[in-house]
Amino acid sequence: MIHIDGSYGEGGGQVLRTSLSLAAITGEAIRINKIRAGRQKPGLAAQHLTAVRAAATICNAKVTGDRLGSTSLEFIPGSATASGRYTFDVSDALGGRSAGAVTLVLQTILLPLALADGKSEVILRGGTHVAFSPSFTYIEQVYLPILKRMGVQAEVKLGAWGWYPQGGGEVKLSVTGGNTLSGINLMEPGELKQVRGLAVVTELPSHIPQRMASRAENLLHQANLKVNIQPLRERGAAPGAGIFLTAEYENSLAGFGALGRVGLPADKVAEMPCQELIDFNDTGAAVDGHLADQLLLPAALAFEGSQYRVADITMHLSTNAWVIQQFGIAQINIDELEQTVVVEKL
Ligand SMILES: Nc1ncnc2c1ncn2[C@@H]1O[C@H](COP(=O)(O)OP(=O)(O)OP(=O)(O)O)[C@@H](O)[C@H]1O
Repeated sequence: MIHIDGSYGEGGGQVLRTSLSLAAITGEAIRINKIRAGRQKPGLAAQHLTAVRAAATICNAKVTGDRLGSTSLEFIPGSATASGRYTFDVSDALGGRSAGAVTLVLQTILLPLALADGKSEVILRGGTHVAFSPSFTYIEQVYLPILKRMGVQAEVKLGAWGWYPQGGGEVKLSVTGGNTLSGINLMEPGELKQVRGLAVVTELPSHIPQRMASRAENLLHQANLKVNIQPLRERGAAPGAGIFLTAEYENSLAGFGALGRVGLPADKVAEMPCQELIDFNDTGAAVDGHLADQLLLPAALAFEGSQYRVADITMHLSTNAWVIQQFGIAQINIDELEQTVVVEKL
């Protein structure tokens, strides 16, 4: 049994999710203590408990400690990951509506399902565009296209937008299965070809996405970037707003987004991700701060080495590297000076 200290480094939900993915993939039993000890409200929240249940379902794991607020968990896989049709709803864990991020549940089961034989269709319900997690749009526009280059054959469709606090979003994930992962080289981004974007509202007036889109287009034009942002007004379970930008480089993709909230003018919502994108572009890195930690797991599972240059070395990145190394599957070198990550399968 592999023992994981959930308080290590960042001490957040990712320590748990990466451990679950690797337990499902390797068949290793795990015990995690001090789950999310680094957070104000430690233990399993709805999103984490849903990830535990999703991972347990796909590999028939025997689990103890799987309840809200639990700070320790034992997870013993009962079989290899089984492809199939699954539905996971973050609200089930809470016994009421939850906007827990379905994208994080998706990331927990994606690689086990991609490596398993056979097709999978998964419906995920909860929050699709919520703070402190990759948005659905980031998964669709940045994460999956990069993983596709590594051999992961998966697609996502948005069935409904789910914002904080109501949730109620829906994502359909289709995974081909039987994938073999190759390495990736993202040391140089190449030319920035264009910035694509989506300025979206649900159940709010159409001038809001228009204002977000035109403010972002102006700012990015001023920075001499080629930009195309689509304003979009959609139906939804609740009002919500956000802007999501994808920087499309010759050799890479990077994503930046912001969510609207009551009292925050549409122009202001647009400004933050534009500035983040411009700052990122100035670094010359190929991998944004979030993709940096999310790429580690697929890179560690690839039969070839990977290397990439990151905009910044976050605590999430170094913590995730530590978690993966507890399973003895890969050697990960993070060079703080060069801002590079090198991953080699062991
Ligand atoms: N704006 C964003 N775009 C893309 N990815 C993001 C964004 N914000 C956060 N992430 C990613 O979401 C993950 C969050 O991990 P973290 O350990 O903080 O988990 P968490 O489950 O949200 O838990 P916690 O409540 O413990 O913080 C990381 O992989 C991080 O890179």
